[in-house]
Amino acid sequence: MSARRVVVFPSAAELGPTLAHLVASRADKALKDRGRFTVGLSGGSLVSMLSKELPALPDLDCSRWLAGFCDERLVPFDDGESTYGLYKSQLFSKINIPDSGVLAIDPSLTVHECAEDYANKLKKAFPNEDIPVFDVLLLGMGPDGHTCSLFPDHPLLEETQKIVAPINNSPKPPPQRVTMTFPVQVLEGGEGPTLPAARVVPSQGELFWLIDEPAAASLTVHVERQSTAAKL
Ligand SMILES: O=C(O)[C@H](O)[C@@H](O)[C@H](O)[C@H](O)COP(=O)(O)O
Repeated sequence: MSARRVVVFPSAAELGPTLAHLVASRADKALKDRGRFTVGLSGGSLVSMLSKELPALPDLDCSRWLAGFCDERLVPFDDGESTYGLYKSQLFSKINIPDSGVLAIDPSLTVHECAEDYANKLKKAFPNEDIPVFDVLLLGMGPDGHTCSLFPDHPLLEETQKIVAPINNSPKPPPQRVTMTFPVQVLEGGEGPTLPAARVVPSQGELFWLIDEPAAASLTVHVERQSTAAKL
């Protein structure tokens, strides 16, 4: 099982630069080791955080990056709810990632066809791997403990075969999405089943929880506190 570090920041303002440095340092290593860097992107507030912090890094070369989406809403790319659309306008336009380096869904398909099509795109991008192994997966956690589009008490939590699954009834709008499942990915919960975000346990590599003080307020597990941006 991977090592887990819980790092607490006063606010997102200090968390953002550390996240960007973390991504850039793992990208440097992947480019040296394997000639490409693969990253899974989530939506939500991560879009604005990465769009602010990554372009601010000096000498960031994304020309050999491959970005996939940990989940995506089944809406047209010009819809304000499209995670791809938001990243395209806010981040991809500011870094030198090639169009071929971004694995987007086909929003013209039905949600089931879209999930299957996206899984095939991932399999083609990660040849010889039954399950795509990204260098970095950037996952958010919603207020209900969901991550990707894996929501509490949803049957999708038990999916063990598909690497990408469709969801028609997302409690977080919009309702139709495709999502990476656990085979491709929370700290302390209350009673009852473990929340989806806490069920992300990488089989290899590192697991970082980067959180701000309000989110850490009731934690009793060991945490590291960073008052300013840090290099992890
Ligand atoms: O498409 C999405 O909605 C995201 O991929 C989702 O999984 C997000 O990471 C969480 O909802 C946290 O979102 P916030 O960071 O906005 O709380």
